Amino acid sequence: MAPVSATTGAEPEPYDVLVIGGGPAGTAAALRAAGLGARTALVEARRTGGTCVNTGCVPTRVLAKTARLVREVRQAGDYGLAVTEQPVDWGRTVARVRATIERVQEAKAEPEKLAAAGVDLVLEGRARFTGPHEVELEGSGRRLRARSVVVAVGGRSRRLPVPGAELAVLPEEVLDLPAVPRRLAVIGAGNTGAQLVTVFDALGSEVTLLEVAPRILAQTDADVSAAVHRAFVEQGVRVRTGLAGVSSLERDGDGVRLTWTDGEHDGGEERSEVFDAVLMSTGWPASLDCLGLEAAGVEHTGRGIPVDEHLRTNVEHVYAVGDANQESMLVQAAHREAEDAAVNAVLGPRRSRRHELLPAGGFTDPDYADVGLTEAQARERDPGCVVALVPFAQMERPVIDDRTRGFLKLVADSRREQLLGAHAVGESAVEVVQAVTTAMAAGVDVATLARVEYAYPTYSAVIGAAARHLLSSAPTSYEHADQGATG
Ligand SMILES: Cc1cc2nc3c(=O)[nH]c(=O)nc-3n(C[C@H](O)[C@H](O)[C@H](O)COP(=O)(O)OP(=O)(O)OC[C@H]3O[C@@H](n4cnc5c(N)ncnc54)[C@H](O)[C@@H]3O)c2cc1C
Ligand SMILES: NC(=O)c1ccc[n+]([C@@H]2O[C@H](COP(=O)([O-])OP(=O)(O)OC[C@H]3O[C@@H](n4cnc5c(N)ncnc54)[C@H](O)[C@@H]3O)[C@@H](O)[C@H]2O)c1
Repeated sequence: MAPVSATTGAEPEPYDVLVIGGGPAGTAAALRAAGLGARTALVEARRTGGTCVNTGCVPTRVLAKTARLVREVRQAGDYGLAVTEQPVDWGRTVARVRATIERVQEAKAEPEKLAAAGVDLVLEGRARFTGPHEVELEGSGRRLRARSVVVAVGGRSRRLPVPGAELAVLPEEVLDLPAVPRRLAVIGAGNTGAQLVTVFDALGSEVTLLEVAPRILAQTDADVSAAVHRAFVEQGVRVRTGLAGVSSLERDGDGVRLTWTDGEHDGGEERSEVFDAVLMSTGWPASLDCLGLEAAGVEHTGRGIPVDEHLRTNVEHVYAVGDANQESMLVQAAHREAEDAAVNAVLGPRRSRRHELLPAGGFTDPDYADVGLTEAQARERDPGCVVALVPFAQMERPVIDDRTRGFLKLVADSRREQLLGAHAVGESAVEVVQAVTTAMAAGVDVATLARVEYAYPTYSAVIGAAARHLLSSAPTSYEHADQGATG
C-alpha cells in the first residue's frame, strides 16, 4: 500500500520511484530501485511477467518445441524407431503452452521477490498519468505519487490500417485459434512472423508468408536471411517478399479473403486469396493508449517514447525503458535498460545506455542468431574487415545429428584481431552465438578463440573452426558452401 502521511492520514506521501508495467523491464527496475533503498511501487495492469512470459517468448518457445517434436517424429524411422505420426491435438498443444506459462510464473515467483524486496506491487488496473508526478489506477481510481517514474509499459501488436484488419489474428491471440488453420497467411516476416511460420508449417498448415521488405528477417545479416528463406521454401512455405502492400481482408464463407499487391519483381499484380486464418505480425509499437502522457508533459512519437543516453524522456524525472522506448525490444535489453534507469532515478543520472553486445535469436527451423555488426554494417565501418563462414556440413556434430543445414559466420576487423559480429543459422545457433558473445564481452581476440579447446563433438566447435578460418584464409561464400547441406 502507498505510504500514508503521518500528519493528516489522508494525502499519500510520494514514493521515490513508481514503475508502470510489470514485464521484464518493470520488474528489474523496481527490484533495482528498492535494492538501492528507494521506496518503490510497481503498477501492473494484468499480471507480472509481461509480454515475455504471458504472450510472447515463453508461449512461442513452447510452440517452437512442439514444431521440433514433429520434426523428430518424422525422422524417427531413419533411426529404426517405428513412430506413427499422429494428427495434432491443438487443444492439448494449447493446454501444454498455458501450463508451461504457469510453471515459468511459479519458477520466477516475481510477486514474492518484489514483496521480499519491499516493493509495493499494485494490481489495480492500468495506470494513467494525471500529472507529472501522479498516476491514477483504472481499476480502483486510487492515485499514486512519486518523485521519479519509470515507464515500462511494453508494446502491442500493430494492426495494419486496412479495411477488414480486425479479421486478422494477432500473435498474442494465436492460442485462441479454434484449430490449426489449413491455409494460413502470415503478414510480416520479422522475428515474430518467422517463428510462427515454423510452428504452423510443422503443425500442418499450408503457409504463405507476405513481407513488404525485400527480404525476410530484414534486420539480420543477409546470409542469415537468405538461409532461413531457402529453408522455408524447401519446407513448402510460399514466401513473397518486396510486396507493394496489403489492401484488405474480408470475410469469405468460413475463411478470410486477403488482397495484396505483389512487388514489381513479382509482376506488381493485385492478388486475392482465401485463407482459413490471416496472422498479422507487422510490428510492435509501445502501449501508449490511455497512458495520459500529455498530462505529464512526456513527448512521444506515437510509436514509442524517445529517451536520452540516461534513458530519460523529455521530462527529467520520467524514464522509459524496454519496449516502451522502441530501441532494442529484447528481454536482455529490457533488463539492462531498466537497471540503469533505476540507478539514474535513485542516485541521479550516471548510467548511460550501452548495448554494444546484444545477442538475439529466433526459434525457427533452422534457428538463427546474431550479435554485433552484420557483414554489411562492418564493411561500412571497416571496408577491410575479414569474414569467415563455416558451414555446419563441415562439422562432425551436425553431421552426426543429421542437422547439417546452417553455418557460423564471424566478422573481424581488418587486422583479424577483434570480432565485430557473429551470425549463425542451424541447430543450436542461439547457444553458439551466445558463446561467441561471452568471448567478445571478455575481449577475447581471434587468435585466442582459435586456440581454445572445444569439447568433442559439439556445435560450438564451429567457433574454433571459424576463428582459425579468419586467421588463415580468404572468405567463403555461403551460397557456395551450403550446396547439398539439407539436414
Ligand atoms: C511473440 C513474441 C516472441 C518474443 N520472443 C522473444 C525472445 O525469444 N527473446 C527476447 O529477448 N524477446 C522476445 N520478445 C520480445 C520481448 O517479449 C520484449 O522485448 C519484452 O517482453 C519487453 O519487456 P517490457 O517489460 O519492456 O514489456 P512487456 O513485457 O510488454 O511488459 C509490459 C507490461 O506493462 C503492463 N502495462 C502496460 N500498460 C500499462 C499501464 N498503463 N499500467 C500498468 N501496466 C501496464 C503490461 O500489462 C505488461 O505486463 C518476443 C516478443 C513477442 C511478441
Ligand atoms: N526471438 C526473439 O528474440 C524475438 C521474437 C519475436 C519478437 N521479438 C522482438 O519483438 C519486436 C517485434 O517483432 P515483430 O516481428 O513483431 O515486429 P517487427 O517490426 O520486427 O517486424 C514486422 C515485419 O512486418 C513487416 N511489415 C510491416 N508492414 C507490412 C505490410 N503491410 N505487409 C507485409 N509486411 C509488413 C515489416 O517489414 C517487418 O519485417 C522486435 O524488436 C523483435 O526483435 C524478438
